[in-house]
Amino acid sequence: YVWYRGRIRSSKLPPGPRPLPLIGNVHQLPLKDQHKTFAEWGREYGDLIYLRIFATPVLVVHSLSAARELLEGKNSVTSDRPHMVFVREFLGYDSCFPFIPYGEVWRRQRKWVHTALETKESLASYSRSQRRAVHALLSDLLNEPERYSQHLIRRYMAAMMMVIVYGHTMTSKDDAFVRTAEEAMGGTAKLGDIASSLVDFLPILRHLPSWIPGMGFKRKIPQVRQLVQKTMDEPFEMARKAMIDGHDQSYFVAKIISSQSEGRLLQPDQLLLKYAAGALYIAAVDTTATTLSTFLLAMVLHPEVLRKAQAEIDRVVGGTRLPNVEDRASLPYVDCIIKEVYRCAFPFLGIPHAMSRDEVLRGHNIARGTVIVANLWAMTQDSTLYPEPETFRPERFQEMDSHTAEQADPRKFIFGFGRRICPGRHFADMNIWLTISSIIAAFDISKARDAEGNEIMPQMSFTSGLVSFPDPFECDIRPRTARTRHLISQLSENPA
Ligand code: HEM
Repeated sequence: YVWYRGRIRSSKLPPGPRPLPLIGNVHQLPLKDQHKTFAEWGREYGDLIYLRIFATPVLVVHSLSAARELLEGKNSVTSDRPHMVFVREFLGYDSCFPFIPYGEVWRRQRKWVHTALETKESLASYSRSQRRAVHALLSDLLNEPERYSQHLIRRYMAAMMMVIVYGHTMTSKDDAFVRTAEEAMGGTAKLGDIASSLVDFLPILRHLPSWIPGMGFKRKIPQVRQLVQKTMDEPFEMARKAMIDGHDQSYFVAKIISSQSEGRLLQPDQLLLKYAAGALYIAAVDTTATTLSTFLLAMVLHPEVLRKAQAEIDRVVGGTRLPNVEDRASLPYVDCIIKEVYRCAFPFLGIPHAMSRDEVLRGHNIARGTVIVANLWAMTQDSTLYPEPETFRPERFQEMDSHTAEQADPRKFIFGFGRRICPGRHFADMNIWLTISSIIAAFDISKARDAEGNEIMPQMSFTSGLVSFPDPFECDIRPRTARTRHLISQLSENPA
């Protein structure tokens, strides 16, 4: 009877590679670049691929249409998160709303973030801080071009988020809050390999001692956990005190506290706000930094694209100032570059969703607790929307009719789906546009040369991990003219 029931059930499941007893499909998952293996399976099995990782059912969504149907159309059942033992229990991100189940606590944090990041007025209120940060980045690129790297770009993003979330202006390049956060995020990324994420699927592993092979990562957990705790606590405490002392109140933490009755938060809400603020900082820095690094890499590899964009910007702003958001509609080619960067950068593997109850999806019985992985990478490589998807070619968006261009805009999916869609998407896009258009207007970017004067040709290749960065590359960045050099120096001396 059990065999018979099992057959009936599995006949209603989507297809997928054959699992082994007990371990399921674990043996077929590579240690790196799982999204590429998922994409191969998608070509073989179709839009929905069913896997089992130990006892946990996993549904991989291969196409954009299926992702929209399931994660947007059925968002009342597909907005949960799986229980993330590793990040929540081990590393202490336990009240960070990106990782918690769908429910009241998530709703409360998400509502605060909505008012702070998703309304027109709130977005407009950050434009000054964003402009200032971009000017500081341009000045750093002018003075230390050889250190352009992810380090410089991450510091720029970190500085901006410190102001916007905590009202804290970095006064030194070695800011203590930023250093701690960098160490916490670096430690999280290093520990978050396949061995540690298996704990999410086989929670019993959490009880194994660290001397057992594969469990060595557990020895480093206390140190990273402490750093995560400090990242959440210290800037929040500083921001709260600064608010009580009556300083500038335009930052996230102050805005939320002052919007509460009597301008005070109850103790449990204080904890939630602290984690919501920490989540914003962490979610913003690496995702934006990798997008900007990929832009630089693409410009090194495609100088003709950079020249075309510079000509477009010169026609609109005339080399006398930097572009601003009001110029965006007049700079369609720059917008195409940004879309192509989003498509190729593919900064973020996404966070899995989970089913909150049993449901029939596309005729398949999908059980409560099934983990849903939207393979965003496969969507960026869909050759029916993006012919020759491995080629960086911003013109592809100009050649589409308006309906297809709308469908193919990567901003429609790289920020996720449904109720869990990235709340920072408008903020991120505005920021990325401002930064990229300013760099194009101000700098020439080309290949670095080795000691013999030969050009060093970088590769468009990426690291593996939750947030994927371009592999380190060298490039040559210099101001386009003496006039742009002067303009940047002036802007950094007289901040906007
Ligand atoms: C290029 C930049 C960015 C990309 C590609 C990106 C992408 C994503 C994706 C794919 C998700 C998961 C959505 C889902 O579960 O369906 C997400 C979630 C999230 N993002 Fe972003 N993001 C970016 C920048 C930002 C920024 C700048 C912020 C904050 C200012 C931010 C805050 C968040 C938060 C808080 C979540 C969790 C949402 C939730 O679980 O309710 N992100 N992001």
